Formats: sequence, C-alpha cells, structure tokens
Amino acid sequence: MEGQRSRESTATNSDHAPPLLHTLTPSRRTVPNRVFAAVYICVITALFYRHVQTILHSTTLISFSLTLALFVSDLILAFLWVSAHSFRVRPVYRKEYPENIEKFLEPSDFPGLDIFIFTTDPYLEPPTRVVNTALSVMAYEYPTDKISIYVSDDGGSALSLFAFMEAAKFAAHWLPFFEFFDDPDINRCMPIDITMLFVNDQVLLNKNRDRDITGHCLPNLVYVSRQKSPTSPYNFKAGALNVRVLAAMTNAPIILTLDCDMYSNDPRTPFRALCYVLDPAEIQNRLAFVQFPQQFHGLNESEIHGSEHRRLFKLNPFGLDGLSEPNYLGTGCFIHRRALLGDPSTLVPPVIKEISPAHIANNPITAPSVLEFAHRLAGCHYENQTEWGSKIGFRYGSLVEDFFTGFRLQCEEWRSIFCNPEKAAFLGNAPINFRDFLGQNKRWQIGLLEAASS
Ligand SMILES: O=c1ccn([C@@H]2O[C@H](COP(=O)(O)OP(=O)(O)O[C@H]3O[C@H](CO)[C@@H](O)[C@H](O)[C@H]3O)[C@@H](O)[C@H]2O)c(=O)[nH]1
Ligand SMILES: [Mn+2]
Repeated sequence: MEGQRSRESTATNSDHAPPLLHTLTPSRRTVPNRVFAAVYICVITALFYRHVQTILHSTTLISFSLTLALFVSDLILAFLWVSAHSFRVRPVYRKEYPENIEKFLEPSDFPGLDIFIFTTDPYLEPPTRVVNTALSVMAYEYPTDKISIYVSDDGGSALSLFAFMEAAKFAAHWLPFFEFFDDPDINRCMPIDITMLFVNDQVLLNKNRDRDITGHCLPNLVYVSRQKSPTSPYNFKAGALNVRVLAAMTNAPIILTLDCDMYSNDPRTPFRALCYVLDPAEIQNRLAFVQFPQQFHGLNESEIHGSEHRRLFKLNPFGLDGLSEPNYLGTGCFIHRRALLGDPSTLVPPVIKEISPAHIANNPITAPSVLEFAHRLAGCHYENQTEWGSKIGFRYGSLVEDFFTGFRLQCEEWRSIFCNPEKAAFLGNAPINFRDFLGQNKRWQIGLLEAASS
C-alpha cells in the first residue's frame, strides 16, 4: 500500500535515513485465507448454477417456489459470508516506535492536542469516574502547554462541574507525583470528596495562569455545557461532538475524543499516534484518524454476554486496516481536525474564520472576547442554516454517530489506521448486566439501520 513502510525497511534504516516511526506486517494467514475464499467462491457459483437450473426446469408451482426460496436463502448466506470474509483478505499488524518521535521533531514543534471528554448523566456516569478520565489524560507525557482538555457535560450537572473544580485543585498536587506510581490501576482509584455547589465558571485551569506545586504549568481544563432548546435538534453525542468551543479557544490540529467511561492507561499514547499523524507519507495518503481499540477492565470470568465485543473492537479492525478503512469507534481516536471540514481536496469553509484549520488561537482562553465567542458557539441556534452535521463535522442522522461519521469520511476518500499497542492505550467500562447489554445493542442496531437508510 502506498505510503506504508514494510518491516523489511527496519533492516535498511541507516543513520542518514529519517527515523523509523512505524512498520506494517501483513498477516501470515493472508494467502491461506485468499485460497480458501477462491475455493469457496467456486463452490458457491456451482451451487447457484444448480439452483438456476432447477428453477428453470421445475414443472410444478410448488417445486418452483421451494427452489426459489432456497436460492434466495443461499444468496443471503453468500452475502453474509462475503461481508465477513472481507475482514480476512488483508489483515495487517502495525508497530510504532514512539521513542523515535523526538528524533523526528523537537518537542516544541509538536502539534497541539485538544482532548474532548463526554458525559451526560451524573447518576449513570459518576463524576469521580469522569474526573479520573480527565486526570489520566492530564498526565500524558506530552508538552503540557500543547494539551487542552474540554469536558462536554450534556447533563449540565452542577455536581459534575463542582467535581471538576475540585479536580483542578487536586491536579496541581497530584500530577507532579504521577511518574512515581507504577501501579496501572492508580488512574481509577483516586478518592475525591464531592459536595454540591453551583458555580458558573467555564475555564477551570489555564496553562498561562495555573501551575502545579512544583511550578510547572498545567494543561488547560475547560468545562462546556451546550445550550439545549425544545425547538432545536439535540443530536445526542454527535451534537456534543460538534460543539466548536475547542476550535475557538485553542484550535489544535489534532483532536482526541474520549468517552467518560474510558481512561488513559498509557501516558505515552500521544507519541504513538504522532508516529502516524506526523509521517509525511501518511499525510499524503489522506490520513484522517488513528483509532485505538476499545478494551475493558473489570469484566469477570463469568461474563457471558460478550460485552467486550472483541470481534467488533479488536479483530475486525485488523482486517479493515489492511484495506485502509478501520471504523471510527467513538472513543480512543486521534482525529485530524482538517478531515472534519470537507474532503482531502476541497475545504468546506466553516462559516467563521476562527474555526477554520488555518486560524491560530493566540488569545488567552480567559480573554472576554474568546469566552463570549465560545458561549455563542455552544448555543443551540448556531448550526441553523449551516452544513454542520451534513457535510462538515461529525455527521447527524444516526444513533451510532461514530460509525456513520467514519464511514462518511471514508466515502470522501479519507483513510484511517488502527493502532493496537501491547499495553492497552485506553481501558473502559462495558455493560455488566443483561439489561444494559440489550439496551446498548438495540441502540447500535437502530443506529446502523439509520445509517443504512440515510
Ligand atoms: O446525548 C448524549 C449521549 C451520550 N453522550 C456520551 O457519549 C458517550 C458514549 O455513550 P454510552 O452511553 O457510553 O454508549 P456506549 O454504547 O457505551 O458507547 C459506544 O457507542 C456509542 C455510539 O452509540 C459511541 O458514541 C461510543 O463512543 C461507543 O463507546 C458517553 O461518554 C456519554 O456521556 C453524550 O455526550 N451525549
Ligand atoms: Mn460506554
């Protein structure tokens, strides 16, 4: 595939060559899989030939209808087989070399990273968990002044806001000591005492103002709760994803989207994503996003519902990666902001220049003009008469906005990459009872039908 370096390139990497950022190895099962597919297609063709012959020579109406019904059933089974086997035509495995990133680019030249965390219901998604997710990404080993964290609270909960105000204070004490903890569980077992209080302030940490107890700067931390109105469509998570506050405030070229029930398990994950995002060959190959698998913790051995969805979240993406088209899974995904603004050759102007990719957000995020503008963008009428949700941004019209948006980007000839490091980059919560499992699957199936009929 164009732009991808094979494993052999490791051997030829000399001192003068650019540092090796990643390798790609096709699966050893590719050839047997293809031979199997060829044999299977021959058998299916013979079966169809026989069906057609029988239909043409049937003498009674009953035999005609029976053979026709069998033929239609076999057609459906063949379609299912073709769609399942396409994942096995070219599975590939990737490896990144994040340790080479600093040889490739000075840390001061690393791109900005806007991290977007979503929450809706403080009772179903306890604020301590959402706070833990935010703290886990604040601890990224990435230049702090390049990171901005935005928390989107669709529940507009005072409790969540207060939890984040406490978290902002806690971060100043905790982040300097993060590196001393070896225990990977540390991210999810931090007790934070929460009491109810309502304060209407959005910027909780400002990198130009706030320091940790050792004097180092802290990343920006911004709480966003978009306006809702009975007369404007709400569009669920896709609507939250399209809140352009982050573009107006920091406008980083890379966005990481993260569900509140999924925390970072490896502080070096951004470097892994940079191995692809900064590679000129991948940029030329129209890279839109780098997706990490959804992996879960806390599932016990008697978990019988298959909530982990290993095929969906881990096995199928290997197959799709070989075809340059792994799906967007909604969380744990680094996206080029440019990919959300039209196809690779045509930039669709996003109405106001402050949220176009070329805009450099120089003003401090607490400047009154920036805050006022951010409020306007979080308003529910901003999108009226614009192309947000149809041609630009995350796409509306399906409950599985992640799959739908990724699919539409791929239709626009953007490409994607699946990155599956040995140490899980993110760990999340899967439904652990049958009712939640059914609810989630029902939502997904309806969303897929909406996407198919759009
Ligand atoms: O109106 C809404 C509804 C949901 N969310 C957030 O979206 C995320 C995902 O919702 P969840 O209820 O956890 O759905 P899951 O089925 O667990 O999520 C999977 O499926 C969703 C699509 O249905 C994707 O958006 C997710 O990324 C993917 O992990 C959570 O952080 C929610 O807080 C919002 O921000 N606004
Ligand atoms: Mn979830």
